Amino acid sequence: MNRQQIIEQIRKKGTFLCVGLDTDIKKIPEHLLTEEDPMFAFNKAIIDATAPYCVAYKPNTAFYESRGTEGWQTLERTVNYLRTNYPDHFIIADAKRGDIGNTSSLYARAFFENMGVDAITVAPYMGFDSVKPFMDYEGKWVILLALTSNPGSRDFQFLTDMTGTRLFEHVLETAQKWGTTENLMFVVGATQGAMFAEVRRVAPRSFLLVPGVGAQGGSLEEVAKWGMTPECGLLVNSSRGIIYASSGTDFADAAAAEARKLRDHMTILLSTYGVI
Ligand SMILES: O=C(O)c1cc(=O)[nH]c(=O)n1[C@@H]1O[C@H](COP(=O)(O)O)[C@@H](O)[C@H]1O
Repeated sequence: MNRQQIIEQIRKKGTFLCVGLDTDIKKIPEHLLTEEDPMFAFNKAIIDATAPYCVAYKPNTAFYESRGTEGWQTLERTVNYLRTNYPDHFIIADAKRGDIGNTSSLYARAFFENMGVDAITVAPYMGFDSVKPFMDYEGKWVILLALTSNPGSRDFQFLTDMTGTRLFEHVLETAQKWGTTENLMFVVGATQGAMFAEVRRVAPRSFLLVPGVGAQGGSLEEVAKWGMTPECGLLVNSSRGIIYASSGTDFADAAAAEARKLRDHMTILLSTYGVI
């Protein structure tokens, strides 16, 4: 999916929501445990219920990898289900990869050729040759960690050099020389609030993947105020806040209600800031 297609979907549906498929076997409703693949049954129901309210899905691979072969198959099944039934939704593998060049190129093959996702999250700290192999795939996206949502983001990402430039600003600035706004996005946590203004100073047009609303307490209002561009430029993720809205048999309806609530808020923000 290219940049223009993402923007078109956002405008058409009035939403920039990404639903996080952080599917934890210990948290899914009990009645699904008798299914042949309970995690897939859960994902399928969540996807069918939330698809009208979002433009993207982000399975976090840890939840699947922790289940061994079975989990990896569930992940592949989920991506295939999305590809076949919801071809207009953007699929992000949240895998946070990155290694020396020849290793990164195999990670890229695993996720882009074999699994067929649109994008993968990548850690920037090993530099150009660790990121570049992911950018060699036409039509695919790298989503580079810039300013993360967690408390530990303060440990390194805010360190300054002699000119006062912070590490996350270096990441934003340097990585834009490696890729373009057509194949490179950045992760900026919703919990970073007004820091979005600083991010936009360095990366005015880049799409940002924004996790941290919902369970981590980030404010959608603040993110839009400081981070939204005339083309939106945001994909805001919520995982637990949507998929675990209920642990009963009504889990899919409850997830749909949470996603709809976010969509309604997003439509207002898109209109307030002149995107639609
Ligand atoms: O790359 C990410 O998606 C990510 C980066 C970040 O800074 N913070 C962050 O929470 N995430 C991911 O976004 C999701 C957030 O989930 P919830 O807090 O349940 O909405 C998880 O899959 C995290 O791994």
